[in-house]
Amino acid sequence: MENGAAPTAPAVIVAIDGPSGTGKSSTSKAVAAQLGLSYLDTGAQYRAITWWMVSNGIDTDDPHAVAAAAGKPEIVSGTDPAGPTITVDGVDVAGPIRTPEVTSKVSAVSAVPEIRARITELQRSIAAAAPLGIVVEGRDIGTTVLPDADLKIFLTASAEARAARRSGELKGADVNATREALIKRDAADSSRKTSPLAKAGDAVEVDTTALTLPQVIECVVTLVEEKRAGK
Ligand SMILES: Nc1ncnc2c1ncn2[C@@H]1O[C@H](COP(=O)(O)OP(=O)(O)OP(=O)(O)O)[C@@H](O)[C@H]1O
Ligand SMILES: Nc1ccn([C@H]2C[C@H](O)[C@@H](COP(=O)(O)O)O2)c(=O)n1
Repeated sequence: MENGAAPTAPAVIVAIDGPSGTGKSSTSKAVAAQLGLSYLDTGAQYRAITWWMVSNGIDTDDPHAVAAAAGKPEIVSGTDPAGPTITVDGVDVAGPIRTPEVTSKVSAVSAVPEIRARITELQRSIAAAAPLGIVVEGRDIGTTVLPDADLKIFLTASAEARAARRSGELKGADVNATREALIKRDAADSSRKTSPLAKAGDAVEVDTTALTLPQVIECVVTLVEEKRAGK
């Protein structure tokens, strides 16, 4: 470099998709923190808009009512992987969006095309504004939101492993009931008409069933570094 400054790597866009409980959030946050990138949890955005619908008495089983209200709430995502945030109309909803009620309704709300159009636009603008690049995790990032991402990862794991992980999180939860709920949500997310949960043709699939979280993080960091090195 003429001015003696260290060369800076170009911004890198990483898309991480996969079914529930495969480790997308944990992996994406850690990879982003390790590589100095921003981080976006797109599931939190769909949960936030679902929370707003429920809080405002909108029937989440009525796609017309959901579509009519799609433009009303203002959703803001903070993208620091060390402390991601999510607000709706200025209210911190990080806790309320994880309730069983929101979890049971988010697939129906996120299947409404007007909701997807609004949230997809928001996600693209956040990714474009990330100075050093971003890790974006969700269900349709590699296929629809950021089809030109530099690296696409599709995480998988057996339903048994995912249920065991989730039951460990929700202390005392019944593993079989957790497994059935995960399978039901994945089926709804995979079968909707507009940008369903799917692996992009050019995504690298990583089966995390038998891997520890640190092993998955190391695998993805290596893939990003190889991409940056042009391998
Ligand atoms: N490879 C792994 N081995 C063991 N536990 C893991 C692994 N990856 C993630 N976990 C744990 O599994 C749980 C679910 O992980 P995480 O929330 O990252 O999944 P997710 O794919 O983002 O789920 P969702 O789509 O439902 O938000 C967390 O408690 C996390 O610590
Ligand atoms: N890109 C995305 C991200 C999430 N969703 C929907 C479908 C999920 O069931 C729900 C919650 O996501 P989670 O917090 O479990 O990651 O949000 C989607 O449709 N597209």
